[in-house]
Amino acid sequence: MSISVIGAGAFGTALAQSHATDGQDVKIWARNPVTVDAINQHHENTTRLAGVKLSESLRATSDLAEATEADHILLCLPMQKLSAFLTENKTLFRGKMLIGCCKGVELTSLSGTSDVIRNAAPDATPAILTGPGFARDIARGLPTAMTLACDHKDADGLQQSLSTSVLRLYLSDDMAGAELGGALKNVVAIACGAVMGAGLGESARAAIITRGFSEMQRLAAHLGAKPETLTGLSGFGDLTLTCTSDQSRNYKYGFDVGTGKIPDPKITTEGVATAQAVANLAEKSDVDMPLTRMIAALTRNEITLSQAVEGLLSRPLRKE
Ligand SMILES: NC(=O)C1=CN([C@@H]2O[C@H](COP(=O)(O)OP(=O)(O)OC[C@H]3O[C@@H](n4cnc5c(N)ncnc54)[C@H](OP(=O)(O)O)[C@@H]3O)[C@@H](O)[C@H]2O)C=CC1
Ligand SMILES: O=C(CO)COP(=O)(O)O
Repeated sequence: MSISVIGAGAFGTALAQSHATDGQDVKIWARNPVTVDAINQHHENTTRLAGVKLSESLRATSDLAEATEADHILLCLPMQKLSAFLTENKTLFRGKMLIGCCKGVELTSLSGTSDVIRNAAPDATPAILTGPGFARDIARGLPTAMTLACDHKDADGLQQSLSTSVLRLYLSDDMAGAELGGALKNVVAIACGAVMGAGLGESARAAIITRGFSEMQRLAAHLGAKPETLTGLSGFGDLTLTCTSDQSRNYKYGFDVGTGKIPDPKITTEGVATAQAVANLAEKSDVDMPLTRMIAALTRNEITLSQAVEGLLSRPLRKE
């Protein structure tokens, strides 16, 4: 069984490396020929995952037709770019198993990854790979547990194929819940970064994680996700990782905001567009998500961090 990874960013490179190290037949597609050369000639992705030595068996290509010959295709592009990319190339994805690895909600459609795949590549079968795993940890071969969500009849086979000796995938049939957890935790991580950057303390961060989780569960339940998906790796697991580590780009974005620095717009920070999308989705669904609303307003520069904190603290007292 062959695997291709579409998108040679940090996460795509890490997954490809993990499978190549495990002895599997894996190819990675990059749009940038410089990245292809760096991986094939120097065994390093100098732009997106510098400093990690890659397996010599990992081959990169900028030929999308060649990359899409594989049986299983891992989509590792930023969420807001996925739909246009799939639409433009949909004939190449016909009949393929497309495993979406993006963590976000699409701003234009308010859809999650699996619906974006269904709409943009209707002849493909979607699955979701999500959960707590930093690219750098996975690429270094550190033990990681994540969620593979799939309602395909050969879900067990896919789980076997995509797991390695150190990348342990737990199977779920709840794609909506799994992808929501991964998307929503990024918004909470921005809030945690901001709290820590502004020196508001670890107690405040614990409050944000807990109340943020409560919002995540509320929206997920409304959208039909299973409760256990949100308390599993793809929800609570990833929330814990991202809200407490400065390896996280979402956390770092928030930290910069908290210290008054302007975050680097070139860094993929899924929580920014997702905060806007989720605030819109929550309003449309009549689900109360005050923290997400604040982060959406903060990242649009409509309010300051002090106003966001004041807004949250002045809400009526309530039962937990
Ligand atoms: N990094 C991590 O630890 C994890 C990331 N994820 C998720 O994976 C997704 C990708 O993240 P990550 O790899 O880290 O991001 P990066 O910013 O490292 O890489 C993004 C990749 O997407 C490519 N790309 C961007 N726009 C397009 C486009 N329009 N067409 C084709 N290729 C494009 C970039 O190409 P180029 O280099 O040429 O710009 C780059 O290779 C995100 O949704 C993220 O949340 C999930 C788990 C962990
Ligand atoms: O999703 C991640 C780890 O599970 C990576 O988070 P960041 O995109 O914030 O770096």
